[in-house]
Amino acid sequence: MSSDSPDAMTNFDDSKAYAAQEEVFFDDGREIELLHFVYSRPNIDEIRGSPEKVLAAIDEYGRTRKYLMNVGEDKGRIVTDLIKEVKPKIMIELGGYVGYSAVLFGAAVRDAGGKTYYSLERNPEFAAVILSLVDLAGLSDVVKVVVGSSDQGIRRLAQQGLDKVDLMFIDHYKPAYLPDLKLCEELGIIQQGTVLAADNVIKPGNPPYLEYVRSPVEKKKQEFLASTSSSGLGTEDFDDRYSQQYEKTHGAERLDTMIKGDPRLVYSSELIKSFEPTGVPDGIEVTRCKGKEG
Ligand SMILES: C[S@@+](CC[C@H](N)C(=O)[O-])C[C@H]1O[C@@H](n2cnc3c(N)ncnc32)[C@H](O)[C@@H]1O
Repeated sequence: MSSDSPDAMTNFDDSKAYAAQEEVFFDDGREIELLHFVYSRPNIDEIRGSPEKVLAAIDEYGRTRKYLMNVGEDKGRIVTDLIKEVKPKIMIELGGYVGYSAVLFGAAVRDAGGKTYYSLERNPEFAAVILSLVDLAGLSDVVKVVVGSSDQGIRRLAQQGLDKVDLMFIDHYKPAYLPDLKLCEELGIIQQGTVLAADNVIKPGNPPYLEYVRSPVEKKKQEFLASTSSSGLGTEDFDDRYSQQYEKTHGAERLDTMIKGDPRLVYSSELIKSFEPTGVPDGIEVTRCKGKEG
């Protein structure tokens, strides 16, 4: 057990730990290697149609081969508990990677009577891996993969008639959490009852996002009125390791820092501490929209 458990209620089981994160820890061929690994499991016929067994195969790769930047079992449980509580008809995730969260949460949404789990993923190669593993898990009717940058995907879904998101899992480019939340606010898809679950708010952390969802309406209104124009790139609060994380494949990031959101939305927010699949302490910020003031 880890001695520095961040939460007295939980401990990390070291026997389940993923391999440690390396200097280069994704987009180096391991995502395709994972597909070969999964499809060559001796029990592949039992894996077909079973989300649990697909997840077990992905976890086995992460433990015995190479690190994967999945939400993992421990933090995953926080979100599956939320799915049981909220029973979302529509759930969106920002950042799908190889489909671990799409399989875990897509199955939970289906089991809770929900309709669609949209997985928004910018990298088309990763999106292809998600599609393959979602199909293997028998979840193609529920999980829809939306390929492209999250802001474009969110706009497209809204244009196609999506009017409310019941639950949103935010787990993509760290500096994009806040602008994408504000975009959803402006499009009117965050409403009373919407729940947001934002990953990695301890490791690496996300001060601008946390400050916003924890701010009272009055403070957000003042900032809204003061920010007639925006300065900076929106990446100033993040370490280069994270603000430049996807530059190799996607080039320099361009965040829309002009998006102002809807400051009237009332949130109640709490941090739930847990662990990365490697055992490193991390947490998920769970934010509930209580309605609109003024
Ligand atoms: C931490 S991984 C997601 C892990 C996944 N949610 C899971 O737990 O299985 C982050 C993913 O976000 C994607 N991503 C990064 N920036 C994005 C953006 N602006 N729009 C859509 N996807 C993005 C990356 O390509 C990467 O696959």
